[in-house]
Amino acid sequence: MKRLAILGASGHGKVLADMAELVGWGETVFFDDAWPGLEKAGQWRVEGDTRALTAAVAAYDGVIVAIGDNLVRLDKQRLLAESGGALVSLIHPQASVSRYASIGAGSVVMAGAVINVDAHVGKGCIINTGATVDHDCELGDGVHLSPGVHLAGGVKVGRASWIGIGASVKQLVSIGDGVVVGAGAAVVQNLPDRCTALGVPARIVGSA
Ligand SMILES: CC(=O)SCCNC(=O)CCNC(=O)[C@H](O)C(C)(C)COP(=O)(O)OP(=O)(O)OC[C@H]1O[C@@H](n2cnc3c(N)ncnc32)[C@H](O)[C@@H]1OP(=O)(O)O
Repeated sequence: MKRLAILGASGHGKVLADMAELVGWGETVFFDDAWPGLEKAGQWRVEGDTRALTAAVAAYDGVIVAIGDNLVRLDKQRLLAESGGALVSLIHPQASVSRYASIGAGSVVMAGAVINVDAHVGKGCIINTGATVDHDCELGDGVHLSPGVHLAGGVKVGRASWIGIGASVKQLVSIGDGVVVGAGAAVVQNLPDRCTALGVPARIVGSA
């Protein structure tokens, strides 16, 4: 039986565990730094913290990180890889992914998402429920596209950027690293690194 370990017993983690069952993982267990206080996530057991997982990583056929914070997710993913963990990606059977697209290790593609031809998704990304990534898009590592985000063709999204629920991005627009795009925004111009942009059309309201 194939065993999957998920680091991060969050709501997002439960979505991944549910999806893992659908795609044939026989057993899924969680690890979370809130253990031993936290013993369960929905239907699934929490068996230890990050340290316990790095020590036991060889016992799992696959590992994946389910932490919403993009930089923390990338950091934990690096730690698991350095510990010898077999990072996997998860793609929901009702997602549509072009055979000419690529999805990096540790990335997840939720139900109803579409990834079109020649799109490239980095490592540790979240392509959330019903999000679409059109042809020739390039997503850096650790990007999160929230539910219902739409990227038109040739959009670039930099490392660890977060695009909020329902936002859309015009074709060929380039979004920098560490950017936050608010829920419902329409991005029609390039955005520099580490800014926050809100509204329709999206305007920069701050920088980190
Ligand atoms: C499966 C899942 O659940 S995945 C997660 C999906 N969730 C999302 O996508 C959420 C995206 N997050 C947002 O849009 C957030 O509002 C953020 C990150 C842009 C800002 O969050 P915060 O920094 O906490 O801002 P806060 O809520 O304090 O609002 C600050 C101001 O910005 C305004 N504001 C916040 N978000 C938006 C937005 N998306 N568009 C326009 N204005 C906004 C608020 O109304 C407020 O205005 P005010 O100062 O005039 O009252």
